Amino acid sequence: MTWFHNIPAVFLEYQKYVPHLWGLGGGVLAYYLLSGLFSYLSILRQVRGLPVKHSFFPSYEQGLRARVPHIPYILPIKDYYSRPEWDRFEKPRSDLLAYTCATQHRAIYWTANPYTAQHVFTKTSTFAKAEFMPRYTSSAKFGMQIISVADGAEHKRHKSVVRGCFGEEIFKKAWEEMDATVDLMLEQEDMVNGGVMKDVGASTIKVTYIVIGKVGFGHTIPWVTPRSKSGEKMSFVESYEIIDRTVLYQFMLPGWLMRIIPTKELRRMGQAQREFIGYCYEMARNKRAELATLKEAGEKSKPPTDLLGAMVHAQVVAEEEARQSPESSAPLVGLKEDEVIGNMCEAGHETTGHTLAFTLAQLALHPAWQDECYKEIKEVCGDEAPSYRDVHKLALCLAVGLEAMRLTDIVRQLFKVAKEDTMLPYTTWNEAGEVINHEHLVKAGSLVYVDTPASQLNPFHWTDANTFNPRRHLSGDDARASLNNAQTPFVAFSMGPRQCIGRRFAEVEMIAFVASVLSRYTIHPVPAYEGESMQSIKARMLDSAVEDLTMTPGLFSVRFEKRV
Ligand code: HEM
Repeated sequence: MTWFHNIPAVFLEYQKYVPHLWGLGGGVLAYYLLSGLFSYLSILRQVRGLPVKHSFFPSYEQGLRARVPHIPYILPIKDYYSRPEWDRFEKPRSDLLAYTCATQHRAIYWTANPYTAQHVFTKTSTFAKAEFMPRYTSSAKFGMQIISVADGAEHKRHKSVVRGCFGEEIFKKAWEEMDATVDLMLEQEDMVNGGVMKDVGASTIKVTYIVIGKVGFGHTIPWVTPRSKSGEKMSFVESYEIIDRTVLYQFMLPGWLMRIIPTKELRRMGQAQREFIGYCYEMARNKRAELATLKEAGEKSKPPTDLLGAMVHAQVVAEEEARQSPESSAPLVGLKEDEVIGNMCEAGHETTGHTLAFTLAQLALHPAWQDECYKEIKEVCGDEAPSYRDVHKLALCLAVGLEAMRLTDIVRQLFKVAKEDTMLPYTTWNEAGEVINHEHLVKAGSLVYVDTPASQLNPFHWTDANTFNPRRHLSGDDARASLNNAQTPFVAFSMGPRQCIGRRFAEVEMIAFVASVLSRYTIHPVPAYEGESMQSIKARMLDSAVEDLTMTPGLFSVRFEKRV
């Protein structure tokens, strides 16, 4: 007699429990539905008084919302996303909107007021990072890293190391690499004596990718990536290039799925992920061994000029300190090996690459600002080529990049969660444009979403908000000081303790790029056909941008003309 001969008897034995199981299941379902209903009714009460949009599923993560269709009330994508971004706030005449979502047990608020944004970013006793959002959980896939950790001790631990990596040596190196990479770009795209940059977005992302390859990992990345054959090991450069190109899939798909789904592209993505992580560990261990050898020989190590080296160095120092005072009860400082790798994978270049593309577009559309920048470059550098020694003086070269970012925001959405009940300031206005200030009670646990592009186009806080005017970012001669005095809180890099830690790095890259290009060339739009209007050219250059993980330029060209 085998076990399955007993099945009918066992089945009959348990059949008497089936009605109880149905009852239990029904009870759990009823409880779930009723608690969901009560929670939803409570959220409806919380958002009373504000313009409200309703949906069934959440779909406000930008990588996702650009890819799914608009289904009213179920997935109302157009309610979450509009271009121009200020439109969604303009129509209901309020810079605070509320969203309810049947599958989220919390109220969701979207602000486009730069001062409210500043309040939310900086009042850390009341608002915390919403680290449970998919963007943060998925980007910790390669190892926990600074952008994904919760506020508090863990963030401080990551920040103490990562911040230490961004020193003068690194900024100088970033400038030099950017300068060299602009030359490489001109050569590879056959533009040394002037010419057309056919796909601006593709070229500028390659530029920042090459710079971070060198400054981040110490690797020289060629303009054209060498390809391995199927079955061969990939080079670091190839694995990094594939990770970079497919980053959204890399974050979203589990590694095992990439291995078992038999499409060539997915398998290559999976292979790239495994080999890239392997290379990172190998490089980190080599750096560590290098430091140990120097220590044994009694030699002092030079300050590292790449981010990976700087992070490993910080890790070794922290371990040394822990060894010297093992009884110390201080929380762990320094980073673990997998965290070093995670943080390296976060080293941003896509954001800066896209910013450079939008900067070139704006410069091509506004030749007068090119002249102003050229004047500044001449005044600061004379007949010498711009170099890192000029970085603090080329304020306008930076301001054109920031203004391009203000008009086409790159990161686009930042979430905070309310830790306690609090009042959120907002404004409404009437048809005549008269503004009324209000406050709305936001309950603990609510999600507050700062709509950075709309905040930067808010016409009540930015004069002539849609006009390209770099000077609004300046109030003195020193670029760094003047930026803190911008007309209105500039939120593109976030603010407060979780603001972009790579901001200065990105700014140095922007200044070096703009100065290197404009000191030698003028930039011009390229019409798609004879007689194309400036309005149509502008739409192709700027309005064709699409939301992906970050705001990504559409296909457009610019012409470089060599200055004589
Ligand atoms: C134009 C270029 C850039 C823009 C617009 C930008 C924007 C931002 C924003 C808005 C945040 C806050 C994210 C959040 O709270 O969810 C952020 C954080 C961060 N950025 Fe950037 N970023 C840029 C370039 C860079 C670069 C070049 C690096 C590194 C090399 C970098 C590294 C980081 C890191 C590590 C954080 C996390 C900081 C923390 O949580 O303490 N960023 N960035």
